[in-house]
This record gives sequence, structure tokens and C-alpha cells, in this order.
Amino acid sequence: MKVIGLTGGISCGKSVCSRHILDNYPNVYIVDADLIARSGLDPGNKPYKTVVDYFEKTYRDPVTQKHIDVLNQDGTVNRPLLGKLVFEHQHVRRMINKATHGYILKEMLSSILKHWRIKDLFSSSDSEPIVIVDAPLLYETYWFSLLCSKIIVVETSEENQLKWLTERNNLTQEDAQNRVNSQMPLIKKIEKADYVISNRNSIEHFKQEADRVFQKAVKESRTFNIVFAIICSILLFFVKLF
Ligand SMILES: CC(C)(COP(=O)(O)OP(=O)(O)OC[C@H]1O[C@@H](n2cnc3c(N)ncnc32)[C@H](O)[C@@H]1O)[C@@H](O)C(=O)NCCC(=O)NCCS
Ligand SMILES: Nc1ncnc2c1ncn2[C@@H]1O[C@H](COP(=O)(O)OP(=O)(O)OP(=O)(O)O)[C@@H](O)[C@H]1O
Repeated sequence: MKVIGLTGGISCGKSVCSRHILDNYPNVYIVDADLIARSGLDPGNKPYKTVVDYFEKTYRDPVTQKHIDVLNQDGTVNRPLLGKLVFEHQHVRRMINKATHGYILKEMLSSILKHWRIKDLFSSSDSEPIVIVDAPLLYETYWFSLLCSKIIVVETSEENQLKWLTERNNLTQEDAQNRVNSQMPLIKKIEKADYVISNRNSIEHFKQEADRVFQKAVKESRTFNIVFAIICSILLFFVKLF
């Protein structure tokens, strides 16, 4: 098994890229951090409880000092409202990161280890599983990046990011800008990257670039070895305790 990270700025095209790779290459599995985070906010899960507690006990609207209810009537999280607060206020963002990142790491580790096969230790073959960890905060969250042998960064212009983000999420320009500003600057991610896929032209061109870079990354990635599998299992054990 090889583990390749896929990251980049918000709304740069990571999902388009991972879907394209999933559809066109055998033995590819996607571990999607956004999807995992979403499940963490389902009622009953630990991150959900932490977030609900925070808004019930701690958080007051900074202007009106009123209590803010982030739940819908059926008890699920009101994501548009929570999203607005998270990207507007650094302390809410800190809280949500603390509430969700341990959970995301645990679920990521479990998903990755599911694809690890002892037989790949002895012979590398074309059928070796390739796990793509699609995580927007791969560099912001040190432990996430450690899991990956190579990391691909998807980049585009800030103008494209804002345009695609306002259209996709139906956001105002200001809300979209808050989301872009809440992440590590894209230029820093590009500096850290093993590979960069540029998404500044058509989607078709982007997919061709994605093919080229993905094939190179697979060739140059090392196989997830037994020592690493053991370290991950131990880490998973401790993360599960908390
Ligand atoms: C704030 C939440 C409720 C907003 O939900 P919403 O449906 O509007 O957005 P969605 O989950 O689709 O995320 C969209 C994008 O926002 C960016 N983003 C999400 N969380 C964060 C964060 N904490 N900091 C910076 N950017 C973030 C990412 O680029 C992500 O791809 C949600 O993103 C969330 O629970 N975030 C905390 C978990 C997290 O850190 N996720 C990223 C995993 S690496
Ligand atoms: N080259 C392109 N031309 C036009 N639209 C594009 C292009 N690339 C991506 N998009 C659109 O931009 C939006 C964002 O793309 P995508 O969802 O893949 O980004 P992402 O990096 O996964 O976002 P997030 O960080 O929010 O998870 C989507 O609606 C997608 O269809």
C-alpha cells in the first residue's frame, strides 16, 4: 500500500481531482477528511457533543451577548450557521479544530490500516492499494501529513477560489474571503509540496495534469512498511483512548 496526501487551498479542485483519479485508476481508495469531519458532527459522536456543549455553556454572540443555538429543530448541526461562525471567529475555529481533529485522525488511521496487506511487504505489484488522503488541512495538522509518503498540492488563483467558492456554497464574497483567510496561505503549501497540480485552465486540462502528477507520485512513493503500520496501530490505540 502507498499513501499519498492530496491538499491545497479551499475550493482549488481537490475533490474534482480525487474523483477523477478514483474513476480512472484501479486499486485507488480515497480517505476524505471533510466527509469524516461531517460524520463527527452527527448527533451522538464526540465532536458533536463538544460543539453543542461549547455553544450551550461558553459561547455568547460577541455583540449581543446572546446565547447562539447552532442546532436545527431535529437536533442536527446547522452547518451553514456553524460554518459562518467558524470562519468569522478564530476562537470558534480553534474550538472546532480541537473538537474534530482527534476524531478525524482516528478515523483516517482506521481507514488507511484497512487497506494495508501483509503480502505487499514481500512483492510490490500493480495491484498494490493506493490510498489518497484528501485533506484540506494536511499541513496545518502535523499528524495528518505524517501519514503520507508524498503530498500533492492543488493550486489555483485566489480569484478562481473565490468565484468557485461563492458559486458552489452560495456564499457572499466576504464569507468566501473569510474561508480563504482561515487557512495556511496557499503559497506556503506550494513551498512544502512534493508535487503541485495547477488548476488555472479548463477542467479537462486539470484532469490531464492530475493524471501526470498522480502517476509520478505513485512511482516515487514508498510502500507503507511494517514499522509504520505498527506505529500507526499504536497511535490509533492511544487516540481511541481519548
Ligand atoms: C466548519 C464546518 C462546519 C463548515 O461546514 P461546511 O459544510 O460549510 O464546509 P465543508 O465541511 O464542506 O468544508 C469546506 C472546506 O472548508 C475548509 N475548512 C473546513 N474546516 C476548516 C477549518 N477548521 N479551518 C480551515 N478551513 C477549514 C476546507 O477547505 C474544507 O474543504 C466544517 O467544515 C467543519 O466541521 N470543520 C472542522 C473540521 C475540519 O477541520 N475539517 C477539515 C479536515 S482536514
Ligand atoms: N478548472 C475549473 N474550472 C471551473 N470550475 C472548476 C474548476 N476546478 C474546480 N471547479 C469547481 O470549483 C468548485 C471547487 O472544486 P472542489 O470541490 O473540487 O474543490 P475542493 O478543493 O475540494 O474544495 P474544498 O476545499 O472546499 O473541499 C467545484 O464546484 C468545482 O466544480
